[in-house]
Amino acid sequence: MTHPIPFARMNGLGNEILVADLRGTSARVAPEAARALAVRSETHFDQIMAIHDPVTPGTFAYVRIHNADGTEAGACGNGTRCVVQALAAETGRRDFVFETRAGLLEAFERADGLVTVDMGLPRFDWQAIPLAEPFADTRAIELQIGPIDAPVLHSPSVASMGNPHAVFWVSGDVWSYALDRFGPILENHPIFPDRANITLARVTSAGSMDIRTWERGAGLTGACGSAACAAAVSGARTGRTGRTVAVAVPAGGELLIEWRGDDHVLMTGPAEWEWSGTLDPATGAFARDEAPAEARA
Ligand SMILES: N[C@@H](CCC[C@H](N)C(=O)O)C(=O)O
Repeated sequence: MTHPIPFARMNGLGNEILVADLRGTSARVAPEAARALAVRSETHFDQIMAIHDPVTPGTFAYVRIHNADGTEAGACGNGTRCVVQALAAETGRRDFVFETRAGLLEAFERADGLVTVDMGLPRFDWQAIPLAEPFADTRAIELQIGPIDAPVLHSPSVASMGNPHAVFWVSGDVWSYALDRFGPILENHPIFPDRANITLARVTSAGSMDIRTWERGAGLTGACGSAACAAAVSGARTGRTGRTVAVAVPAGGELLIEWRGDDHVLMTGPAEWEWSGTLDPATGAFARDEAPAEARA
């Protein structure tokens, strides 16, 4: 291993996250390193949250978000909670401002250990998502999959949470759809020039919904925080829910999403450390630390 950097394997409600600490170096996680880590069962991940030295004064760190396929994303809600938990344990601080490709993010660890991330403002204009052609109303766009006269999924709400999302409303169980089959087709549909995260959402009350997400660049995941935000704001925008929604995710558990009056979307949920090690950001070669989990308790 040439330039080992510390990392932690964590999860945000089942969203598999590697938090890699590149502060003090000019190195970046190479796409081939990300892909190499993603294919190994021990280090399989949905996103790597790479913590870099801050760029903008007043921010704690610049965070790069790498998908399992080696591409970069502008937002990752579950991963941001993991970063907050790791940095709170290291520094004793509770409040952080991060910079990402999508802008500045504020986040804090609560006294009960849950982490709240201010995911910023949702965008609904077609250019911001982005869509390949104009849609005046993005609460339901013309897009469907399945037979033309009996589509399996149709008319998604679309939104950007710093990354592109399409939310298909379903009345049945979210598990009864072949998202593994439809997900990649919809992710790569020409209407989404930057591809998109694809979510099935079933509203269960004015304040709750179940979701299942096919993540751009990662596939089926146990949870997707930005998708939970996109689904909650789309639920409120289409009159299906109120502005505070408990979103149940596939791995189990819920994210609490609050779309505040000032338009900011707040996401609250847990983060969990699993184990730590070192990795080479150029190749993805890694080694696990010897320390037993109890040593960190
Ligand atoms: N898991 C994330 C979203 C990750 C980014 C996504 N795959 C993309 O490319 O936009 C979350 O918790 O928000």
